Amino acid sequence: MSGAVRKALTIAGSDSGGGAGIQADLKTFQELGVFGMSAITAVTVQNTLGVRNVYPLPPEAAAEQIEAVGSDLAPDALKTGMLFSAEIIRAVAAQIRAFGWSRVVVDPVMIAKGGATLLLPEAVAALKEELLPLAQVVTPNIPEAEALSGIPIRGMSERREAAKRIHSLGAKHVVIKGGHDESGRGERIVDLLYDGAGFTEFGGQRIMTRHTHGTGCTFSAAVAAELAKGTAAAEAISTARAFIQAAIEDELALGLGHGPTNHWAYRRRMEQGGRP
Ligand SMILES: Nc1ncnc2c1ncn2[C@@H]1O[C@H](COP(=O)(O)OP(=O)(O)O)[C@@H](O)[C@H]1O
Ligand SMILES: Cc1ncc(COP(=O)(O)OP(=O)(O)O)c(N)n1
Repeated sequence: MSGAVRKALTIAGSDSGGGAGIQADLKTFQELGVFGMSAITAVTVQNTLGVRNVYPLPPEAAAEQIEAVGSDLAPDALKTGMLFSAEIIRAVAAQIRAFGWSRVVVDPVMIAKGGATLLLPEAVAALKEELLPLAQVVTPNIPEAEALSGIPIRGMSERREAAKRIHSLGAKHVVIKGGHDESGRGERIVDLLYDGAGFTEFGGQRIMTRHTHGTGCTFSAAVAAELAKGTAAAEAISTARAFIQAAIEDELALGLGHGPTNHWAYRRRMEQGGRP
């Protein structure tokens, strides 16, 4: 039995409110049938109203956790989330290189919805130089794609150009998510994939809700869970889109602010034999 168990590692920050970060990632892994492991980079003091404080851990703490997991439990895939500083990025990248891991999802978390800094601005260069070349999949939202590519994104043609530029930094698959797309604020939401050869659009209905805390974390964790099963990148992204769509649609409405998404929704729907 244990040989069949697929394992995924999240390297990210802790969200005390449970909607984003490590907590969202582990829930997503569990719901997609993958054993979850974690290396914590920072502790945030956070709830649905926002991030009150950030306590980054020493880079060695991140490196040691990754080494402990890697040398014993051999993850089939991993994702990175909030990394906070250039020093932590370098420590994480060194471990990924040392283990030779290739099923790597980089969620280039920069700023929380409420405006809190989750990546120091001076660490963007380290993210581009150290981590993107190791990424099988990178999942920026639109502001993150602007920071990584250096171009402003107003519509789909700039999004395509930004995806090409980020791909040239070494990431094999670039998904620029559409949650922040002001031009398309209508019925549809589109996540755009570029794999170096062409573009694929993953669309869905835009749900009008304020309860979208942790959507990016959950999406990238779902991609990592699917990669851990040996699924190809495009199919993993398709499943992740269905997972997050269900998680937003089946609203939990928890907390006084931007509530978390519903990590149970996708599996419940699948078990009921309905649409994902
Ligand atoms: N209102 C929404 N309705 C449906 N899907 C959404 C909505 N907001 C975000 N998503 C999806 O959630 C994921 C994260 O999107 P986005 O908001 O762009 O990233 P982030 O959470 O990193 O800022 C994407 O797959 C996106 O399509
Ligand atoms: C600890 C931690 N990590 C990441 C985030 C950002 O999560 P994201 O999925 O981008 O969702 P929002 O914060 O934008 O709602 C976070 N808040 N905390």
